[in-house]
Amino acid sequence: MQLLDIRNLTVEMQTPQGVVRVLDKVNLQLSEGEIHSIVGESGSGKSLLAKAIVGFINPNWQVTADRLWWNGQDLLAMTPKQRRHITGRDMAMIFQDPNAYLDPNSTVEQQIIEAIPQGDVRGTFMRRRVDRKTRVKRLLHRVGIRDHESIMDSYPFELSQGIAQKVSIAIAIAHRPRLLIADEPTTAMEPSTRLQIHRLIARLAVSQQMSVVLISQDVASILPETKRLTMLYCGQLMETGPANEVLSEPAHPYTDSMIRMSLQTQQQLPHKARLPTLPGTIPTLRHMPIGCRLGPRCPYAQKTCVKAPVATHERQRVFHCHFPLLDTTP
Ligand SMILES: Nc1ncnc2c1ncn2[C@@H]1O[C@H](COP(=O)(O)OP(=O)(O)OP(=O)(O)O)[C@@H](O)[C@H]1O
Repeated sequence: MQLLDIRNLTVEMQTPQGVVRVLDKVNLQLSEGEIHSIVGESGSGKSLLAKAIVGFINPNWQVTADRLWWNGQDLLAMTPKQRRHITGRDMAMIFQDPNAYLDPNSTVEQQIIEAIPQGDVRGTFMRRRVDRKTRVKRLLHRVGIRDHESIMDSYPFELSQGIAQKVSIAIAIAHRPRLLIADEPTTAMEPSTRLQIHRLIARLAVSQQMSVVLISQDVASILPETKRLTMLYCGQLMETGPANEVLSEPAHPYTDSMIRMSLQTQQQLPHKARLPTLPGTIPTLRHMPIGCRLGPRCPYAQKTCVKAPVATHERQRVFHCHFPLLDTTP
């Protein structure tokens, strides 16, 4: 059984210009302990997908799905209270800017203590106090912070970005979640810090037996341990499959262009050279193309692309494209 099983998830919001589908029939399957990366440019719906999983979608928006199951339970059939219970117990999220998430007025120790489930500490008042402190130290060690004494007494503004992200990870794993959603956790970090945070998340996934959904704008910033990769564009799923296959042999022109862009931006580009992006710009919510939303920017698009392509299944891969780059003839 899949830990998370999402089929045809659609999120619609009301705008002055009418209803807009910000997520359009998106699928996602996640097994226990698996690392799944979701990649797409800004506005592709990655954060909305994460919010739909944890149940933090604006109540005025319409969320529908053929299936939104967590560990075999239908999340959409639950009351808000039941949903909050599941999210609070089993899921955790970390974000791009840890300082926006951490409380500026509390020390690291106070914030981690708050995240430790009450039932984990028992005994007399003094016993509980000592036990909590020990658990805070243990959590800090688990996220690779050795200098726990000084960090515990620090306020978020006194921490470097990398340490602050490690603290937010310590808070996230304090209740031993089964799923960690990391929403662009290393954007704007130096390469060495980024590597440390990536290694930490991958290590915790194994040691805590925790599944990870990692969100990134760039295929170069996904974890090397990523098992499955999903490419989103303007709320539509372009392609999903085993990460090594998708990256070595992309089926969708969007994946192909994102890989090329990432490879070229890592190379030294000549002064004033144009970035190798897709032509055109990402459409606004008010002007979503019909059919395949990549159509106006896709070098392979033809008239047929105004109709949404059906899913093509190739072994463990699924892609939505009328003109895939993979040879699908039997
Ligand atoms: N609260 C909101 N009100 C109006 N539109 C929203 C809101 N939240 C998201 N959207 C729109 O929904 C679409 C998807 O947003 P989302 O934040 O999921 O994108 P994203 O892929 O995470 O982008 P980024 O990488 O820039 O964070 C965007 O067009 C965005 O403008």
